Amino acid sequence: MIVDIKDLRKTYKGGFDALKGVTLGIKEGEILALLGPNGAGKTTLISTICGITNPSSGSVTVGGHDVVKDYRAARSMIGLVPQEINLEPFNKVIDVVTYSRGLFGKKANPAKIEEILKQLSLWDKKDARVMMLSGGMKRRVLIAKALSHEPRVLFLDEPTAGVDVELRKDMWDIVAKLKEQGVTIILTTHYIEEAEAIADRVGVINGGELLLVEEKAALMQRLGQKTLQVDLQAPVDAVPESLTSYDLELAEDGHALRYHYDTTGESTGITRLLGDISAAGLQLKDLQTDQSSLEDIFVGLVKEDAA
Ligand SMILES: Nc1ncnc2c1ncn2[C@@H]1O[C@H](COP(=O)(O)OP(=O)(O)OP(=O)(O)O)[C@@H](O)[C@H]1O
Repeated sequence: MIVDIKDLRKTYKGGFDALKGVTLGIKEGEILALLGPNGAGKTTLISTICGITNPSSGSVTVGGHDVVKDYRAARSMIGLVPQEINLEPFNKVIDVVTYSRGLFGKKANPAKIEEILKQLSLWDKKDARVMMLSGGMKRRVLIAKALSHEPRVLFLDEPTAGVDVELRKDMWDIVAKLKEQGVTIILTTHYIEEAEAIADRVGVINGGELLLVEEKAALMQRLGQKTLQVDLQAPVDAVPESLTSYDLELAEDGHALRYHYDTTGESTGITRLLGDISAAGLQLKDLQTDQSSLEDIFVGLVKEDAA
């Protein structure tokens, strides 16, 4: 595990518990998306891993270095792209990135800086002052700055909050390329489609707790669950005896039957079900299908947690 978080707790001065015992291992080379609503504790978690906020208890190591006891070694392995654009408007792009590398005590390496700027399509803007850049370009500068000391782990806090669709796609491409280079990436987001698009694993955080961490592929399989609703001409009191093997749900005061099936399976069983419904003497009025999405799973989890 390149990042190892054990029972991490953070209580802010006023007594607010922002993290309530988070345990999580992050594998080298993966992209982990942390999904959560506003105030869930995402920024607090990232700040604690990066050694900006001290934990109240628990521990975090990065590359085996404790982020509190061995702060400098741990921090030098981390690149952090903050949520807010915090750049000096009069500085030149190349100076921002070069200076940032120096802050980590790394030897100057103009070729490396050139490579990073080129990778982010910033090379032709290297002498531009930050204030002359568009919002999207400024975000790229933040990434270049975070990469300047060649970190192994990159944190992106809400990288695409408030950006347009095109820039969002650009960001996703940048993240994919960094992954190819072996950088481990942790990003926070409240956009479900962002997690769906780029993550290898998805964690859901709410109220300072990690509610779930799962391979995206496994989550997508859950997304393969669909529901068929069969609306009936006349209501029934119970699911007919002959249909018990389908595990149907009686809905809408007996006016509908609901059948859950897996779209990734070989056969959905729908044709047989409809035949059997008709054989049971029930008349169909209408059919509708409904697919659960990551959004449903997410909303369901967050609701359960609040209850
Ligand atoms: N310095 C602080 N002192 C007291 N409470 C804080 C402090 N910083 C954050 N909080 C509280 O901790 C909770 C978690 O905040 P955090 O910024 O980690 O959430 P988040 O998931 O990153 O949300 P967002 O997406 O809005 O940034 C919030 O309720 C916030 O008000």
